[in-house]
Order: sequence, then C-alpha cells, then structure tokens
Amino acid sequence: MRRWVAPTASGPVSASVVVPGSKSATARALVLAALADGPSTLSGVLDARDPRLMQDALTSLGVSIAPAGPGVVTVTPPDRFVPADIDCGLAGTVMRFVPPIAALAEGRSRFTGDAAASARPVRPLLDALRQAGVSVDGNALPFDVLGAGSVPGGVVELDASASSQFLSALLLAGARFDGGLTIRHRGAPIPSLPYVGMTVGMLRDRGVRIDTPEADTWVVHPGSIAAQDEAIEPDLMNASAFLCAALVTGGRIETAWPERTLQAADGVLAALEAFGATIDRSPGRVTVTGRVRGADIDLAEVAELTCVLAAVACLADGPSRLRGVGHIRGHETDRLAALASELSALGADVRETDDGLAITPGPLRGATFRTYADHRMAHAAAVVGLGVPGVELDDVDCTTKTMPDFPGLWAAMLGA
Ligand SMILES: O=C(O)C1=C[C@@H](OP(=O)(O)O)[C@@H](O)[C@H](O)C1
Ligand SMILES: C=C(OP(=O)(O)O)C(=O)O
Repeated sequence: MRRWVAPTASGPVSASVVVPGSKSATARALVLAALADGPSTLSGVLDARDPRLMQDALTSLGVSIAPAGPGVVTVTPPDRFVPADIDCGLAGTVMRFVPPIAALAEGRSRFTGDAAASARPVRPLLDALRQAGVSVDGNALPFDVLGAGSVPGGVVELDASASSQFLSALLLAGARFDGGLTIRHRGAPIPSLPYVGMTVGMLRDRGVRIDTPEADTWVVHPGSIAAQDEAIEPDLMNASAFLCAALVTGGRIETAWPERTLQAADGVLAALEAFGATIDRSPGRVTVTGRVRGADIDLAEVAELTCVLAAVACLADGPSRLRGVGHIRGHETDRLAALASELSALGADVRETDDGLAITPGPLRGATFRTYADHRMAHAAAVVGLGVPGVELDDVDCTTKTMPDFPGLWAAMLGA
C-alpha cells in the first residue's frame, strides 16, 4: 500500500503518451497459445499483475513460457495439462479463463484469490462447465475443478449478464472439448460485448470455426487451435485515462491508436466525444483536445471507462448520467458504490442509480480517496486530481494490476 497525492495540472496538459500492452489481448493470446497445436511467440506482452498471474497459472498447469526478450515470450503447450493450485489474485481473466483449461487436466485444481475476489461472480461459468461434463466443487472463490483429462462438451445454457468473461472463457477452450461447445446465453443483455468480439476474432485468426446461428447462441466446433505469433497492441482502456487529461485541462493528448483492432476503439472515442472531446485521427494515432461537458451516455460496451468518466463528469459544466453498467458492482470492487462514496467526499453530488451513476458537479476539495484495491478507482482519482489539489489516494500500488508504472507515466505526461 503506497499513498500518493495526485498531481494537479498547472495548465493545459500537452503530451504524447505510450501505454503498455492490452491486458485483455495479452490474457487471450497466452490462453490460446497454451491451448494451441504448437509453440507461439508473443510480443508486446503486458508486464503487470494480472498477466503475470495468468502466466503463473498456465505454467503450473504444465505450459512452458520462456522469456525471449523484453515483452516477448515463447509459449509451448504441454502434451497433457496437469492439475495445479491457481492464484487468481483479483483478475477476472484468470478466475474465468483458466477453469476450462484446468478441466482438461486429470485431477483436482484449486482456485484461490485475493479476499475481494470471492465477491466476484463466477457461478454461471462454473454451472455451464458442469453442464459440459466437468465436476466443480464450490460456486465462488475458492473453488476446485476436478479435471478428467478431457471434457465432453455439448450444449450449455449460460447467463452471461454479470460478465462477458463467462462467455469468453467457454469460447476460448470450447474447441478443445470432445464435442465442441454450443453456448446459449439466457438472461439480461451481455455487458462489454466488444470483448466477446475480441475472443471470437482471435479464435477465428487461429482457425477455430465458430458459428452464431441465432441471437445469443455460439457454436464452437471441435478441433485444434493453430499456434500463432502475435504482437499485442497498446491497452486502449488504460490509454483512455490519459486521454481524459486533455479534456479536464483543456489540453492535448496524443497516443498510438491501431487502425484496425479488436479492442472497443470506436466505443472509447465516442464516449470521449460525448464528454466534449474533439478527436483527430492520423494513421495509427489519435489526438484528443477539447473541454469537458456533461453527458448522458450508455457505457455498457465500454464499462471499464465508467471510473475515469465519472471523474471527468465531476469537472464538467453540468450534470451527467452514466447508464448500462450495473454489472460493474461485481468488478474489482463495487465500483458504483465506491465512486459514489469517494467522489461525493470530494464535494460532487454522485448518486447510484439502478444501472449507473447520476453526477452533478459541485465545488470540489481535496481529501483522501480510497481505491478499494481497484486500479480504475486510482485512475479516476488521478483524473479528478488534475483539477483539484490535495486528492490523496490511500494506495496507488493497485495500479500494477494492469500497468507496471502508472504514477511514473502520469508524471511523465505532466512533464514532471
Ligand atoms: O474479457 C475481458 O478481457 C474483459 C471483459 C470485461 O469484463 P466484464 O464483461 O465483466 O465487464 C472487462 O470489463 C474486463 O476488464 C476485461
Ligand atoms: C473489470 C476489470 O478487470 P477484470 O479483468 O479483473 O474483470 C477491469 O480491468 O476494469
């Protein structure tokens, strides 16, 4: 735990920012390389807590992951997975993507995690695995997967309304189940849908056949997953925290922005535009200028932006409404409760609604800002701190979940 006073901007911030690799693409590339039919070399791999936990989990299941240069690893799948003790930390990607792989090992794998991870939903995924023929003890962390060396597969019903990661987890491993996997989503709409697109896109790139014969149904045909080298793109969700600095200071932030990507790039830019950003695009780059204004917006597809945009909204010229993100109550912390509490303590009027937040700016003052071990709460505090002196985070180290040195990058952006 390290306290950190968020630096205040003395004027418009102008910077070119380089953020590290995508957490979500790194997790998928590692998992797919572990399940593939031969070795793969991955570059631009994110070096942060979540992907490190993923590498540790896969290694203990028998995968060989060898460093091959800065940010480069060569992943060699095992002939047979072996059961293991898996530490999920607070990583949704580990607690959801790894159980279907452990089901392919012969024996009991035990999944544990941080105390707060036990509150994160995982039961719908475990129930779907049971329908696919896997024995699972428990319905939340800690739980055990009793692998039989293979998984029958077949047709499963899944309620993925609490997290798209349940669906991604089943899609990633489904081709390796004996009969493949047909997944029928039953329940309220799936949040963060672009991430399902990322999963399907990366699987198809590796030769896996996936059909979507009707709405809310995915058919993964059984077969091998082709080994494939991959260069991981920068993390556009993490980049967004920096882009918000342009908005709240009336400055100018530029960063790499892939021309074609499986990340929710357009959704991110549309959300920033709604809050007053002007977006300039040049090949492979984006520049954000503008001045923050209040917005009423559905963030279901880009729910990870809720924290930084709630902070932005506190510095706007009028009220904002963030909708479609009720499920983030099950993220690293209950983000709606945490944002309402911490941003209200700074002087804004921030109230929880059924599916989001209603925010009315007010005169803001510095105070301790609790992060609840949540990296995106820390990003929110950094954004609001640009305009409010004395915002002191109780812990900035939680940012290592998805970035090796967030405070350093933030200071560099400010020219410190
Ligand atoms: O599949 C992924 O890599 C992710 C999916 C989303 O999860 P939810 O569907 O739970 O929002 C997102 O919020 C998370 O940070 C990463
Ligand atoms: C929800 C998030 O993470 P996780 O992958 O742990 O679900 C996030 O990074 O905002």
